[in-house]
Amino acid sequence: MLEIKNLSKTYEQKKFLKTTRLKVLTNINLYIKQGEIWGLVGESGSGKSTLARIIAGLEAPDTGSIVLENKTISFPRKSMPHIIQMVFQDPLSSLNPKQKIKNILDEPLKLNTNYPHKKRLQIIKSWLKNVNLLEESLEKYPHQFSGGQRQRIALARAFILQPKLIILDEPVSALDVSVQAQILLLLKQLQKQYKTTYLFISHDLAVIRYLATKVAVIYKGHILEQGLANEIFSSPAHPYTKLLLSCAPKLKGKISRILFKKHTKISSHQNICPFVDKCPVKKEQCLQNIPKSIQLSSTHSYVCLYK
Ligand SMILES: Nc1ncnc2c1ncn2[C@@H]1O[C@H](COP(=O)(O)OP(=O)(O)OP(=O)(O)O)[C@@H](O)[C@H]1O
Repeated sequence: MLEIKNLSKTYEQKKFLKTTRLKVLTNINLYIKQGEIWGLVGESGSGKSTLARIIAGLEAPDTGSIVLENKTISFPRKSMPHIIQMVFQDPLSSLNPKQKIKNILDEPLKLNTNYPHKKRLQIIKSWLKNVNLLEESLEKYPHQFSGGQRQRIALARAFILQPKLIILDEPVSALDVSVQAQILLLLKQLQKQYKTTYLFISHDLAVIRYLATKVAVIYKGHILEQGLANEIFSSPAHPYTKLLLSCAPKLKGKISRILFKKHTKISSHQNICPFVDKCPVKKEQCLQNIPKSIQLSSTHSYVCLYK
């Protein structure tokens, strides 16, 4: 669905009276198929966000081409909201603080569909539900939510037109570990349901490892290595990837998901932790972290605190 060929980008940087040129991306080649989850990993300043902005059409490359849905993109280009959406690290700055959530979510529908108000409201309500927010959120403003809830709103807005590709630029970096886990789970569930292609950008290998099926490692604007996530994580070929992996902290928590029926006691739960085969912690031990009695009406996510 997306092919990036020999893409390069240079910025001019002014320091005092001197202008220098900084090559941020060099000969980037990537081929992303529909439904894949790509993780783009690299340290700060390696060019990840620049690449994301170019793919999203917010900036033009110097050279190279992008083929999207079999069409070569020319720059500057109009936004393609039905095809590409982007989610940023800080939802507070990407959500209009003066608009209620109902207007924030209505905007893409109003601008890009001919749906009448009633149908748009129906879609908005269903997306609030999909991201596990209450209907009363409609009348609230972004500042009335927590960071995690705001990122859920940003996700609902990104998904509302059901785009083919969502670029997620460090979407969980600003969140607490437990909230990170909930958002990652949600991303996984939504991807499974809607078969959306993800380009997930992060400097955090643990996060990439959890979500991505394919990985590209970027360093100083060069893609050093790319391929299946499992293969890259188990036998990295490039010395830089080896170094990244050896320096990476182990998963801070194992991301797990427990399903509870309303008012059930812990003993009657059904554990579907995605790490159940790999987790070094025995199931019984792992469950010690969960409150003895939970009264929930729906799915509850938690992070196992064992390291
Ligand atoms: N508009 C710009 N003008 C000049 N230089 C820029 C501009 N945008 C980014 N840069 C520089 O390009 C380099 C790559 O930046 P970029 O934001 O793409 O990296 P990144 O890997 O996303 O980093 P981070 O993880 O810290 O966000 C950095 O040295 C940055 O200072």
